[in-house]
Amino acid sequence: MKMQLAEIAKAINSTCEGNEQTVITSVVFDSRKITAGGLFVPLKGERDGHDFIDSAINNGASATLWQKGHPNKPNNIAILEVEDPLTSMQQLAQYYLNKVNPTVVGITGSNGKTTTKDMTSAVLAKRFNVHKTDGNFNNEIGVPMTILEMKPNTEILVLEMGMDHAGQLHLLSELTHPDVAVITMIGEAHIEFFGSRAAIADAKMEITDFLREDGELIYNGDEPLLQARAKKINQAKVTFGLAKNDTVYMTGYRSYKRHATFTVNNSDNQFTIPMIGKHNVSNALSALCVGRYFGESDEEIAAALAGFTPTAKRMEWEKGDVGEDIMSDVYNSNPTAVRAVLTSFGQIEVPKDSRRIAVLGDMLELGQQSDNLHAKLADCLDPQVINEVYLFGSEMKNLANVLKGIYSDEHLHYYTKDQMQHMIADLKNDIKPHDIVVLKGSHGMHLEKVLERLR
Ligand SMILES: CC(=O)N[C@H]1[C@@H](OP(=O)(O)OP(=O)(O)OC[C@H]2O[C@@H](n3ccc(=O)[nH]c3=O)[C@H](O)[C@@H]2O)O[C@H](CO)[C@@H](O)[C@@H]1O[C@H](C)C(=O)N[C@@H](C)C(=O)N[C@H](CCC(=O)N[C@@H](CCCCN)C(=O)O)C(=O)O
Ligand SMILES: Nc1ncnc2c1ncn2[C@@H]1O[C@H](COP(=O)(O)OP(=O)(O)OP(=O)(O)O)[C@@H](O)[C@H]1O
Ligand SMILES: C[C@@H](N)C(=O)N[C@H](C)C(=O)O
Repeated sequence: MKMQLAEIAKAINSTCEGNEQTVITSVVFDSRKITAGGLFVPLKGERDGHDFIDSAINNGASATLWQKGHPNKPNNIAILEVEDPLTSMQQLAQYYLNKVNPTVVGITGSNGKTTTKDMTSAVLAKRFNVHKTDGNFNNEIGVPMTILEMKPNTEILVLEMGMDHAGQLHLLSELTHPDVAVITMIGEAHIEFFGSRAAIADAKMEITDFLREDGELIYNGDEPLLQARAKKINQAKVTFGLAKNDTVYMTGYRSYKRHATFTVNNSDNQFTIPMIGKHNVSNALSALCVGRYFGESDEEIAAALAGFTPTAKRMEWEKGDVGEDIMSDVYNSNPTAVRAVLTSFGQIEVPKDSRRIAVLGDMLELGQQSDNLHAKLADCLDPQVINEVYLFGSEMKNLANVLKGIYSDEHLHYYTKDQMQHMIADLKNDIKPHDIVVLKGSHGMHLEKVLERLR
């Protein structure tokens, strides 16, 4: 972005105290990352961003937003006073979005948002100037930041949109007015704050609240909760999935260790993705639908999917220190995602006498259903397929109790959250060079620390 402070002040209904011809080239909420040309946005987290204004100035910030009435207002930097810096950053993002005016693709869903966003932008980049969400900066801070980082020549903006409470996607939809909205699937992520999958589906549909009249909703047609709700909107609809009544459905699938191939109805192409699992094929199908919406050929889409780069920590292969292969899936966890990962992990061929080892950390934010949802994971753990199970965290005790009837003591290992070091030591003793290991747990369980020690 490149805007004078005068233009920014007008966009957010503020006045500029300082040189309004100052040119702003970036908007930054972390004083440690700001450079010359940066507009500092003081946000409230654990601490208050206003307290870091001196650091922002020292690092070269050219101007700052400032909450009206907040004490210690600096006098050595241009200031735009506002009621709430976060709301003003969102307003500025909306203004800049209207100015650049790209076509907007919004992607949500309980799982698969980041992967679908990466696949979709790779597909669209075949023909267009695309700007996409970095990592999973998908919330009320991340979405406006993404918009403000877009280049002026952006033709298509691919935005990941996340939520953990009702109303959040309504805000993001209003902010961005998507031309295309994608819902990857409905699972149980963050169900603690919704109560039911139906309530999650209602909240995911908020992405269509400001979907343009001539826009399109692309959604997982295998999910009855979405089918029922999609009927209520007037915009064009396309479904993807595994069932024959979907607009685009998978007709063939083969899984290898590091990639999978698939075919779809009404296409002669064979598609390849550098990831495994039918859930990732489902993500690829939604990217295919978006590519076709923009007029891309299946050949172009196939070439893009084969070469796309997934974001780190999503079924990412790492090498362990005795030579074992480790699938790192440590960014988040919830029941549908664990099932998807264990199913595809269980299909990977291992040499004779080698084992598949699963290390599972607690799935967080499942609320009252947590005990039951952890216990029910037993139905996707078969000792003939997943040979060793390491469970980590208080919630996983529920699964350990059920697995006692299925796994013998020597193959079932349980650790409380304060026993991570103990678990790492046991894993290091146990793992052999040709074993394969999967690590999956919620972000808050920090299984990345286990990965660091095994690597
Ligand atoms: C309010 C805020 O500024 N918090 C950011 C802040 O944390 P803290 O609360 O610890 O901040 P802290 O208390 O230390 O400081 C307060 C403020 O002072 C700033 N500060 C601090 C120290 C300093 O020297 N200088 C300075 O300027 C700091 O940047 C912050 O703005 O500093 C971290 C490191 O810089 C960022 O990681 C946080 O970013 C949050 C997570 C975010 O929401 N970030 C956006 C960009 C985002 O999209 N993040 C995604 C996660 C999105 C997510 O959780 N999505 C959910 C769904 C959506 C949930 C909606 N609530 C999902 O996918 O499931 C990500 O990090 O990967
Ligand atoms: N379509 C899907 N169905 C079920 N599980 C999935 C699907 N896609 C991805 N997953 C699982 O979710 C994990 C995270 O994938 P991804 O980052 O794409 O999801 P996300 O919704 O963006 O989550 P986050 O916003 O927390 O990054 C994957 O590693 C995999 O375990
Ligand atoms: C980290 C956040 N994006 C998230 O996905 N949280 C859930 C609870 C998880 O880590 O599993």
